[in-house]
Amino acid sequence: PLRSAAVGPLLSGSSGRSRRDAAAHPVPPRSPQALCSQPGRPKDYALPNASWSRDMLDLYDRFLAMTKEGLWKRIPSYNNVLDHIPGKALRGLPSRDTRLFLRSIEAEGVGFEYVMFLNSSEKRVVCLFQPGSYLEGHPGFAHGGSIATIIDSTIGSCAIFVAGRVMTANLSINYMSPVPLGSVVLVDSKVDKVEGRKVFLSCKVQSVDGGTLHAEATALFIQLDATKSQKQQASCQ
Ligand SMILES: CCCCC/C=C\C/C=C\C/C=C\C/C=C\CCCC(=O)SCCNC(=O)CCNC(=O)[C@H](O)C(C)(C)COP(=O)(O)OP(=O)(O)OC[C@H]1O[C@@H](n2cnc3c(N)ncnc32)[C@H](O)[C@@H]1OP(=O)(O)O
Repeated sequence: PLRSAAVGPLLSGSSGRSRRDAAAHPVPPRSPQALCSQPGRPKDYALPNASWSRDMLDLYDRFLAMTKEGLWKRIPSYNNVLDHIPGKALRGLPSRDTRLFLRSIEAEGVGFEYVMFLNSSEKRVVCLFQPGSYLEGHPGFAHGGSIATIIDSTIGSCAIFVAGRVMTANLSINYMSPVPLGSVVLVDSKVDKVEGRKVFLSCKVQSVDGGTLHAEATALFIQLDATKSQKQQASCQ
């Protein structure tokens, strides 16, 4: 109930807004910070761009407004994993020609358009996701693997918050309704329990108006301990 209650006002708000209403209530201007990355920092992709639909912008503004109350925090998103670890990228690590999978399509709007928000007290990460045309599976719909990717990454960010360095051990997804390309869905993930190094999480993928449950998932992430992660890293050099 808390979950739906917490998201309810968001969803009912946007479901109550027809396109006409939306036209009558233009999206409020965003603060300059909300529109651009911080100077001197790698590009933050979790910010509005021209490819974002009205639903995406509207939902973004609602979550951004909720960050002002302190419960929610927008998670910046860079095209390289290391850039997410403050200071890590500056510690003389060899620069590698790699990109975070979700940010591997540079053109705006055709790949994974998304922004994640963290609610620490609820151990919850919600991702606003707008799948682009290059993620097609069945004509007009997002590929099941792209849905698995955004779920794995949203749940993974949730697990990182609780347990730091983690890896996905198990991800189980039920697909209930295909996600149209260009639509906006809410990927709502939370930590269910932690047992030692095991972090158990669940996730729902819903339409913005809450009327359609597209998918639901459970996952097990394992916290990496220092030696094993070095060994693992050694093995994949
Ligand atoms: C809020 C802040 C958020 C900040 C976010 C910021 C930045 C993030 C930005 C970018 C990151 C992008 C996305 C988000 C992050 C992640 C998403 C992607 C994650 C992945 O895409 S990652 C790739 C796919 N992933 C793998 O490539 C893993 C391959 N695998 C292994 O590397 C090992 O397998 C490992 C390490 C998993 C475990 O190995 P290990 O040796 O450390 O541990 P061990 O085997 O001893 O298992 C310990 C206990 O877990 C139980 N257990 C293990 N596996 C189980 C299973 N499948 N089912 C049920 N139970 C299982 C055992 O039964 C035992 O249980 P018990 O203790 O009770 O005996």
